[in-house]
Amino acid sequence: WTPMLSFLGFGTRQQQQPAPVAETTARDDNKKEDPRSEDKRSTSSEDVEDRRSRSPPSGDSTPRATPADTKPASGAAPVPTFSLNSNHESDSEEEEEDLPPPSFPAMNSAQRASAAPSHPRGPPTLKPLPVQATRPSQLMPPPPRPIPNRTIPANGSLRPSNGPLPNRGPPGAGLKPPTGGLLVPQSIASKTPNPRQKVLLKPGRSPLDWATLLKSGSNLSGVDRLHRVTPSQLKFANGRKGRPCWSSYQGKVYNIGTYLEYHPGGEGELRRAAGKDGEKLFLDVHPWVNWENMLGECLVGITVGENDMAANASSLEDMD
Ligand code: HEM
Repeated sequence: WTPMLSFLGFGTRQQQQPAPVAETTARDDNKKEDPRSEDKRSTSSEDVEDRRSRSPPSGDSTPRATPADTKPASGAAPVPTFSLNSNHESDSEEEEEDLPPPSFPAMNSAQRASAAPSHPRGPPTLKPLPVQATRPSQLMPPPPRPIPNRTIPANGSLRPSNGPLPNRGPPGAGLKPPTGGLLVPQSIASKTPNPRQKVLLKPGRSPLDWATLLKSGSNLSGVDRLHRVTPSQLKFANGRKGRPCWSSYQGKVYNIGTYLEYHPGGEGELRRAAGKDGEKLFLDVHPWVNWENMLGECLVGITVGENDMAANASSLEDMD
């Protein structure tokens, strides 16, 4: 017993006396006296400290061992005995009955010890989670989209106001809003006041329609064979009074009468070249246009001098 009592801290007379705090537990004594077991008791010591901090100062639920002063008959060293305080035990049982059911984490767990243990033992109060807005109605509305610093012109058009529209003239040109609110062209084939002077062609007279007509195999020249055309003959075929409408370009004569309604620049513009050489007029307006491809099927013949009819006859036969 002596080594064991010495191990427990009761080896000296001073230690046999009641400690300044009468209810010092044997476990506390071990903590003070035996540093060898410090590592083993690291967790349990924390539990004791935690329990102390959570226990009310007046009552201690831990069963206490108090030494009983019993002397052996042989005069040997007194051997103290220990007995558990029954009051504490009963108090502990009553306290246990009053306690709420065990909660998670356990009361003596490391998780609870690491948490804030300031409140006494009792049901842990669960803090309500912050309410997160999950429904669209609870979400913060998105920031408003920046409004570009643009002003809409009075005519309501979003196109650039400076300069003409490509191939269409100024906004609203040639269009008159009727009482019904719809915009209709004033005149289908009338000119629009734009620098390019394109006109609105009649339905079925678009460039695509002309291309289709070129491939149709129809006789677009108006003649059954190629002719030598003198200047007088060309001048005569000016398209007026039911006459043919011819024009020459680089020595070749073309029947432009079939192309009049298809000309994007308007019938009137094309007629300016009727009955004469239209090369200069043509090149002044649209040198990028391929006359040969546009009017290839309208070829009438070649131009010859007034006195060269007989001399150029063979060349016309070569053309055929
Ligand atoms: C006889 C042969 C001619 C053919 C095959 C022809 C063909 C064309 C074509 C394809 C266009 C559209 C050009 C484009 O969209 O870029 C055009 C436009 C035009 N043509 Fe001709 N043309 C001819 C003669 C003439 C003549 C002799 C004049 C005037 C005297 C003329 C005046 C115009 C005008 C003013 C335009 C509108 C230009 C523009 O779009 O800005 N054309 N022509």
